[in-house]
Amino acid sequence: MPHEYPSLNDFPPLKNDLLLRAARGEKTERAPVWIMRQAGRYLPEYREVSKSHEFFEICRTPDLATEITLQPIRRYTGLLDASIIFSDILVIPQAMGMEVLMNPGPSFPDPLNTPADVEKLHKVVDVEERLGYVYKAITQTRMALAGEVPLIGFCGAPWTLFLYMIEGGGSKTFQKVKTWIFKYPEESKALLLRIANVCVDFLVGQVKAGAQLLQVFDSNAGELSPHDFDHFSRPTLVHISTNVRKRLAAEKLPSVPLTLFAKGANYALASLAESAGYDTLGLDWLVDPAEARRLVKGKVALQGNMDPGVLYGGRDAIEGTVKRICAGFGVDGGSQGWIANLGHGIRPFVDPEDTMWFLQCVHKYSAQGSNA
Ligand SMILES: Cc1c2[nH]c(c1CCC(=O)O)Cc1[nH]c(c(CCC(=O)O)c1C)Cc1[nH]c(c(CCC(=O)O)c1C)Cc1[nH]c(c(C)c1CCC(=O)O)C2
Repeated sequence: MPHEYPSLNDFPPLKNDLLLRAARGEKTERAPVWIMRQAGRYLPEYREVSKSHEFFEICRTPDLATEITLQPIRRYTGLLDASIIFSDILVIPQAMGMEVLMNPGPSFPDPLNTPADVEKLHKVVDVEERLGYVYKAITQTRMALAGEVPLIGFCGAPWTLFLYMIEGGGSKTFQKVKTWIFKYPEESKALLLRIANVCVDFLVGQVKAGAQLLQVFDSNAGELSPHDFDHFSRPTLVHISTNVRKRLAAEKLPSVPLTLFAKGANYALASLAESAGYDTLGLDWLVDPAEARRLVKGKVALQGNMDPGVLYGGRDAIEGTVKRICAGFGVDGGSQGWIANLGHGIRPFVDPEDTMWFLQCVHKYSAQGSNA
């Protein structure tokens, strides 16, 4: 489904640019805040839509994806500083020719068992043809947002996608993917690069369609040792940032900020800040904010990092944690280069009122300073 791209001037002007300013490391009057998986199962209005539509059907139907992207923006009017397009990282393996089901976690009926199985993937991936529905949802959502907040586009990182394509779903031992990288390192690197090239096309297409910031999710980075991260993930992450920036410049598209969320790879924070080519690094909750700031030396902005589990602890726990995190990120009558978020996606069964309280606490404590 080829997509008709708008002229970027057709979009309504942006009224709230806190996210984009913080992502570039600038001072903001308070920290912008959004929540990974902010449109999801903790929201009754999302569960209502999922009763009559299967997960990937929603992803592939731009009207439904737009509607769900807007649900948290409507519910938390004036409290969220970003929207993120409703989709999934696993649309890339689908575009490469793999079947992916969601029941309720992801499962691949026919995963890549050995390097010979790579033959089953499409030789050439026409991303616009296969994922044009995401572009359409982005363009529509950008219009529907009317400039209230910026729209984030995203993709999965090659390592995390490779892991799913080989394991065929979640895993405890990662036996299959570890067999690949340690028994077939060259074939692994070749496939990782192939995935990275699809990521580049997909991210550039999302900017063309209207995405205003891009986030790469390397949710399984923590399964690799620092050494193996440097061999199997980092080069593909650098490939993506370098080539996306090149293509955006060559195609005269906006030079949107890039965020990398490499969950569990806090061992690599200093070197990622130094030379991975991202404007912002997302943090999980296993690293202390002050320590993260010390490691990145102001070279990148930071995003995160409240333990999503704190949302189960009620209002006092949330308020106390937000105050502490604001102090850790150096808030003092405003903040600099910090985007408040959780350290991973929000979980099911969180009370949406507690989520609202989290957003309100960030507004309050990141504006006035944590000693107030
Ligand atoms: C690893 C990963 C996936 N998908 C994603 C990641 C990276 C981020 C992370 O680490 O959490 C990214 C993702 N998935 C989804 C979004 C939408 C945008 C948002 O609101 O953040 C985003 C950005 C929707 C979704 N993706 C999924 C749901 C739940 C589907 C449902 O039951 O309706 C949603 C709202 C399903 C999904 N999709 C995936 C898993 C493992 C699962 C099942 C487990 C789970 O639900 O957490 C793969």
